[in-house]
Amino acid sequence: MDILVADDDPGSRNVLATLLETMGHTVATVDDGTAALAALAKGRYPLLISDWLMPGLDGLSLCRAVRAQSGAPYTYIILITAMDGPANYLDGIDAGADDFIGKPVDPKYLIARLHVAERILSLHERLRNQATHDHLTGLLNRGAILEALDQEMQRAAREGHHLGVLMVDLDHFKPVNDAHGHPVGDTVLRETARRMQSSLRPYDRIGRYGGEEFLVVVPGEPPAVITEIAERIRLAVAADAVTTAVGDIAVTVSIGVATSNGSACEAGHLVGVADDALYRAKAAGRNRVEPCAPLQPDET
Ligand SMILES: Nc1nc2c(ncn2[C@@H]2O[C@H](COP(=O)(O)OP(=O)(O)OP(=O)(O)O)[C@@H](O)[C@H]2O)c(=O)[nH]1
Repeated sequence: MDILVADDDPGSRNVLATLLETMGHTVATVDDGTAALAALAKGRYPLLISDWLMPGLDGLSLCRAVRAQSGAPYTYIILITAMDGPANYLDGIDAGADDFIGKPVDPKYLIARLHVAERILSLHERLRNQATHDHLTGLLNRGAILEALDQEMQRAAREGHHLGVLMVDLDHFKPVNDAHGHPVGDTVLRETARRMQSSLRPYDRIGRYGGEEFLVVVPGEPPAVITEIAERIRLAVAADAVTTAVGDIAVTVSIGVATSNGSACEAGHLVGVADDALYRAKAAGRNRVEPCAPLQPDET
């Protein structure tokens, strides 16, 4: 596990870091709460072990600051304390700590507390995954892909780069359900989703927007490349028929493309433009990509 240790005392800090490393963990150390917050903002540490008393931002304030950050994956916090008494523990829990270990650290006790941390973190991860992913296709769900789009739009505005949104819809999918039933339709949806995902780059995002409609977010490419990526998705889906329990079923998708060249564009508007382009792709015969003119920065 990647663990961040915050302790102003170099002796205790190094002893704890060495102990954790001998247990097989990867450890980064900082000497106060402010540095801990900066490290958490830069890297991913599922577990923070922090001294309670530190100059500047102490353990309690650090707990509160970490818990005030919404949306981030959960950070499990263990406070190290020489303090005794239920009132102090309650302060720690109220501030957002999950557990405590006493000073000096007893290795056997530490191992036990780390087992608890791993158990809770894996539950958190499972819940987070369920809340953000579509259970049928395994892709991001509607809420999560819209959140990803929002983040990418903010980043595009900050860095002044292009952003593409693709609205992808299966063609004539209702007849598949009507002829073969929903379980076969589900197989087709799952395989289509898999093909689309595997034709994307690691930093593109794809989510299930509605029943047989998917939203793809393509950051950092000019409109011509975004249209090429849409074409790649279309070809990846149509390349081979999908094997199902009732035989092979040919699948195609229509794709509407919207692009923005950076600042001052609103996510809902971009999705609407992609949706309009999708409608044109359907009207023009399906199994095609319909690009659109890039939105200008002041077009919202
Ligand atoms: N099997 C399955 N079908 C779904 C799911 N969600 C939506 N659908 C089906 O998707 C179909 C969408 O049909 P329509 O909106 O009429 O579109 P279409 O037949 O694909 O036609 P065009 O989009 O115009 O090419 C309906 O039959 C829905 O029941 C799902 O989770 N599983």
